[in-house]
Amino acid sequence: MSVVDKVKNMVSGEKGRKVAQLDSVSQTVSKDDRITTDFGVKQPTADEWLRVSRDDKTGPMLLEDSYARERIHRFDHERIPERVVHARGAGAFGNFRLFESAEDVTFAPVLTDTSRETPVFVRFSTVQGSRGSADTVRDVRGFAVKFYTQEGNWDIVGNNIPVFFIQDAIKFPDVVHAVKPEPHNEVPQAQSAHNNFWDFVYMHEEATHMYMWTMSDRAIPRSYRMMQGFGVNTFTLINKNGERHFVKFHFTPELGVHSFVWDEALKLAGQDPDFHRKDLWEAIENGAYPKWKFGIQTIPESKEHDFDFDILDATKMWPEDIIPVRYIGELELNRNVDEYFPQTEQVAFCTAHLPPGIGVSDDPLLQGRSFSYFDTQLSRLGVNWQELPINKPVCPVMNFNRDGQGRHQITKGTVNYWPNRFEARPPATLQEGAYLDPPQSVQGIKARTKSAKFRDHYNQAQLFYNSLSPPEKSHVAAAFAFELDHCEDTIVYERMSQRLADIDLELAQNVAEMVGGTKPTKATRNNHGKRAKNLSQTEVQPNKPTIASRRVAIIIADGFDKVTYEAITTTLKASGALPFTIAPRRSEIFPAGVEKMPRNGVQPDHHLEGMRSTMFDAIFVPGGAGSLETLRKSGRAIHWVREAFGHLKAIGATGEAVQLLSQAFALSGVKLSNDNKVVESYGVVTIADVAPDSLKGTVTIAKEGTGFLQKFWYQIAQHKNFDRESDGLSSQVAY
Ligand code: HEM
Repeated sequence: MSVVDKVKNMVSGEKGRKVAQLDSVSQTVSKDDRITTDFGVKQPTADEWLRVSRDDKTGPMLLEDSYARERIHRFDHERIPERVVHARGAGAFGNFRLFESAEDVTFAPVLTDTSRETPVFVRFSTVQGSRGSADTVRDVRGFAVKFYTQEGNWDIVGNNIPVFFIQDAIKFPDVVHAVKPEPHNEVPQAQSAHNNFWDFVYMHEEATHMYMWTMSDRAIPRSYRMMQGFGVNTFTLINKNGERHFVKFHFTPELGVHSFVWDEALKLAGQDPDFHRKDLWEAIENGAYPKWKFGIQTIPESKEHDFDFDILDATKMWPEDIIPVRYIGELELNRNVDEYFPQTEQVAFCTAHLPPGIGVSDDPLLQGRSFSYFDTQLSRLGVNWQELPINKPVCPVMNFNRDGQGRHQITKGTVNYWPNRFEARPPATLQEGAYLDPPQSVQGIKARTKSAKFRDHYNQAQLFYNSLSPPEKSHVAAAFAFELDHCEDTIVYERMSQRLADIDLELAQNVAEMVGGTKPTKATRNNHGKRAKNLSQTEVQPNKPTIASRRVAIIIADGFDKVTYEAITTTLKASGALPFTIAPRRSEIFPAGVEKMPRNGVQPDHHLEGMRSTMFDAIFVPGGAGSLETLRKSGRAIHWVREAFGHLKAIGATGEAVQLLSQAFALSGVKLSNDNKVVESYGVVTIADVAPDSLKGTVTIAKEGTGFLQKFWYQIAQHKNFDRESDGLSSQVAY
């Protein structure tokens, strides 16, 4: 799309239309405004309730003060029920662009018209916790996308994990009750690490595949921007010849999939419970707009039964080796919300919101969901929630639905029914864009049962586990060990230890040993040994390594080496990363060789106590004898370095600062530079003698890079150095 077309689209296209619609109900607070009642009457004070009083006595307040009563009354009713699940979330606006038409499988213009830019609103969420819980807990993440298409709203209400705990919507209350805080004491918050959850999933075998995913690194994402989105359920697409395909929707992040290590996630939950929310906000404010490729996996209707799993079963994914993802579009988030409550909180998604050309399938989980969302939104938002600006389509809404609490729309005329003598608002024809339910023959017996393939719960659980990299497998074992350690009931951890032998014997033995269960001696089910593509997140990585939007802490103290500091800061910014200067105090820090006079130094962004290493992706320490002297005597500074090492982050140091690293983790296995050669060892990049040209030149991020910057940037782009963990180095450091 040309720049001119882009501008036109901003103003009058679909994208501009949603912005204009929201702007028409927005206001900006200004000092020219004067405070009024809800009914527009200006008020002389917002501080004093009308009362009977004298200078020497404060008397009773008067009920007559309707303005004061209005203020308290409005405040008393500010809260609405939080979502029963996915209560904690963060949202942003953006747009969806199609680069390849999918007209062979659908006639939905949002998936066929490559000239369109469709405005979207996306809400990411955790599932278990309440609205005020922490972002970084072990949990599934919601990934809900509302496309405001010209043919009506389309919602993909997905997750960052492609499968689910249950096959049939009737079980949803049970799985949610089991995972939420226990009913007697409302403990624990936002965690599956308790008796009830593990008791339930043991008894309910269809959850097996899903809990293997939630025990993996997928459930502790580094950022909403670095996770995949999956529609999970099976939908259908219909083309203009009336042919149907089954479809799964995918969003794949441009930055690749990255996660925390568990200790980091645990600490962040206390140190910065809003970490993900802030990360999304900060990236968008800095112009580092998060992007995802949008893809579809399709299966023609005639091939529905060609697979060894049921393609309508939400506890199964469609292996990409046999059903490749076809990437046809791109989702970008580029605008933060103006106000959280009317936008992120009041947005209401529903799996039944589908434009013509896209349909549901007989997936028994999907069919239940399509009832549940409408229903729950009635108690959360009231009957006219579809009129709230964030939920309103950009195309006209014309029907005979009327009245109800909070109705905004005023429809003129005498007619509120169809058919009517004026032939007003008749149903649309297909040519006019009516929704198409293609005729399908349905047969069977009426019974509470599903097809036989729904009864297999282990093949894909093994497939997932087999496909993980060795570090990912060890994280799964550690996650089970943590979770089951929190279950006090012997029967719960004992049974779960045995159940894992149905998936992998070694995993079961390791977990049993850690949690005090009986160590199984033989596998209770044969492992088929198969693996599949892109289940390990190490395979879902960008084509070219990047450090864009990575937070890098640069630690300095008085007497630091300014030349190196400036070279690193400037080059990080040029590469799209976000450098933050951290020092023992937030007032000015002076480099070596300058007088300690105001404005001779640099103003740090934070001090060492205010932020922790957990909030950054990498750390760098420039040299300077004075700086080293201070930092090496600071337990907190040493802890920063140790913790970054323990959390497998890239660490860079130059000049005297190399000595700080050897003091912090004193490990013979990690090689450090002691001359003018750049040394990279386990993601630690050092150079002891910095020459004027050591930190110059353009940085191409590649494994074979030789200079300090090239090597350090490459390590940051890797996100974590897992060799440090597998070779037993990180576990030797106290952090
Ligand atoms: C494939 C499995 C499922 C996925 C991927 C999924 C995804 C989501 C997401 C992303 C949200 C948050 C929407 C938002 O940001 O506002 C959500 C909320 C919710 N989900 Fe699901 N869900 C699944 C299964 C179910 C089932 C089976 C039910 C019930 C039968 C259900 C009921 C709900 C309810 C009641 C909410 C709260 C909605 C609101 O208050 O607006 N979900 N789900």
